Amino acid sequence: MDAAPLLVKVCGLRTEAAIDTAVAAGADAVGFVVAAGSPRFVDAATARRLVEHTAGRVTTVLVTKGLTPEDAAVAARAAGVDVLQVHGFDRGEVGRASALFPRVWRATSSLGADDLGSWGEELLLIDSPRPGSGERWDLGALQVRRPEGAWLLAGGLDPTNVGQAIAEAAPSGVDVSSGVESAPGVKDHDLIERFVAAARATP
Ligand SMILES: O=C(O)c1ccccc1N[C@@H]1O[C@H](COP(=O)(O)O)[C@@H](O)[C@H]1O
Repeated sequence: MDAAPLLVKVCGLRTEAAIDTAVAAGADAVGFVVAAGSPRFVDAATARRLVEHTAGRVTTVLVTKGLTPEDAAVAARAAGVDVLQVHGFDRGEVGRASALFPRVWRATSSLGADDLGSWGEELLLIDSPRPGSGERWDLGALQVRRPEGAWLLAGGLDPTNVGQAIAEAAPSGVDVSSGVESAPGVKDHDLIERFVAAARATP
């Protein structure tokens, strides 16, 4: 049986043009960050407008941090996204979010056995301890202990290192934000194209 194709997500998009570039390059998912203090922050109206611009061409993800599960679900519904991505939630909070929104992706930087199990989310995102920082981290622990289900790798990926990271960690997909930027919050379209191509080129 063929393995599932690699999922490629480009996160922190703030303009229609960046969405079009990611879609044309072949990204499967795009993310919009509503976490306060992020250089990629978009307000609720902008998130909604950007989701509408995708017009179903790609999976849309609302990236949240510091919200309650209830507020995160409300924000996801208001934006009209397909997926709610949650950072920093404990098991109970993931359960509450999943009861309120049909597709939840849980982000964690902890690689303990419990953290890598399923908490009822659709997909696990393994990220660096400071999401969106571009910080790389030691993937070695993933050689020892693997997530139970489908999972995305994030944290310091860019066009030059994504192939090696996929080869080493064998994730179900990859997620990038700062590695395709010319400055914090400013996407570089050439880097987006190069990132998706490099990820897709990895056997
Ligand atoms: O991008 C942010 O600013 C952000 C803020 C709060 C939570 C998550 C955030 N981004 C996530 O970080 C990774 C990508 O990180 P990197 O910049 O490529 O190292 C991705 O999961 C984003 O959704």
